[in-house]
Amino acid sequence: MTTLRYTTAGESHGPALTGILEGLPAGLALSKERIDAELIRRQGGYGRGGRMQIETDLVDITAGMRAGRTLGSPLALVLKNADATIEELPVPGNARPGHADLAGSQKFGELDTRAVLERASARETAIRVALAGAARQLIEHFGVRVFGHVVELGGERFAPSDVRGDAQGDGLGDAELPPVDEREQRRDASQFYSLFPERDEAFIAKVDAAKEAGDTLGGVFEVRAWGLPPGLGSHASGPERLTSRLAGALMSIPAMKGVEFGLGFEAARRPGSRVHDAIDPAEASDSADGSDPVASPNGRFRRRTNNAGGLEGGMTTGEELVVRVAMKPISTLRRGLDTVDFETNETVRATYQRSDVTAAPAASVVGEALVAFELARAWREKFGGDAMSQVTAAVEFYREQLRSL
Ligand SMILES: Cc1cc2nc3c(=O)[nH]c(=O)nc-3n(C[C@H](O)[C@H](O)[C@H](O)COP(=O)(O)O)c2cc1C
Ligand SMILES: C=C(O[C@@H]1CC(C(=O)O)=C[C@@H](OP(=O)(O)O)[C@H]1O)C(=O)O
Repeated sequence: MTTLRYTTAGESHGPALTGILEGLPAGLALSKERIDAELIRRQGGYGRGGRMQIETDLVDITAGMRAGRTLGSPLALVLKNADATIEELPVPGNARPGHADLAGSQKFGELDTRAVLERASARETAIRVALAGAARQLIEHFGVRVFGHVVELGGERFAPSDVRGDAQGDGLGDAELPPVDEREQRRDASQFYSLFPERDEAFIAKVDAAKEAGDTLGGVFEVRAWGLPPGLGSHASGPERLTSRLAGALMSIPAMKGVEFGLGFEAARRPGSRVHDAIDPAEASDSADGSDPVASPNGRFRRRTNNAGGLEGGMTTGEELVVRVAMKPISTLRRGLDTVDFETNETVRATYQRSDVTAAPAASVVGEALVAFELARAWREKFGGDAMSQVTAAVEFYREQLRSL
């Protein structure tokens, strides 16, 4: 199969989460440690609740590999739940505003919120991070890097000003972004997975205050990707546009309420002359060895700005991919929101057992994973091949063709 596809099963408090990934070529060296590293990151971030103290997410790969390499057969991944208490858990007698409880119960014709919340829970994103952790190793093999970081929490930015790609002096410049090589180090030093660990203290106080008040916070994260060739995705049909696939994947994460690419909503407010990215001849410095402009990954073209966030016509432009996602505040509040008691029909406070206060850092890991998955899928569709040797040949041919255009 020359596309990638996955399916997941598993309840939040069931025995395990299971994922099946189809479509990886044979012969790809897969690192379990690479997958586990993302799972561990997803469990972290300041503001998580008690559940993450209980779980230790490490993946078991139970099919699709031999001697550390893929076989070209379906890959099966399993994540055991430590909190596997589904049979003992009570059915809450009311629905939490903001969660799936009420709409799901009405949909199934039974006020059994437990049945709904078990699968609506973002616990399911753990197995998707694992599946994407395998899929992304395909594009990482070819030098693509995908990187998520939190840019806003509870209405406040981590950077003193915004940091989107725009070199036109409108206050949305990349000036405050650290160089690519430093970003991982800085993000991993931050308890919020932001690029500004020196601001952690202020944000810890903010989350603590929300927790004290029995409230919750949302946030905004950004995912960037480097090393992409132009032409991944397609202009030819709506569902194949990489833009629509990325937006769909990101909006599939529970609690996500908005996605924007590049300048995003800001693009709608400007005239075209201050939005579209002028095309220039490549410069020698664009190439790997600094000598031959045509040897740049983008052939003999470059963009003066990257307001588009690396996507035009549903395809990659070869510039950095930049996408931002808004997450609403966690739905389960300790102080409880008004809801209706199923028995008495009276207004009561929604049930609270335990909950995250904010999970924007964890969501940035999930978002990064799903962007990586969609890029790997687009890669698979463009370059085909049953085995890595064939994928590599197709990638090399394409890179050569870009240089000769
Ligand atoms: C990583 C992550 C952790 C979450 N943790 C909680 C939580 O602890 N409590 C809660 O009520 N909602 C939590 N949510 C949000 C709910 O899953 C989400 O609001 C719910 O499924 C309803 O979906 P909707 O917001 O997209 O309508 C979390 C979401 C994510 C992405
Ligand atoms: C378990 C995870 O997140 C959960 C997502 C979630 C929700 O309602 O979405 C509710 C909480 O679970 P519980 O009700 O068991 O405390 C979070 O901990 C996870 O991210 O692995």
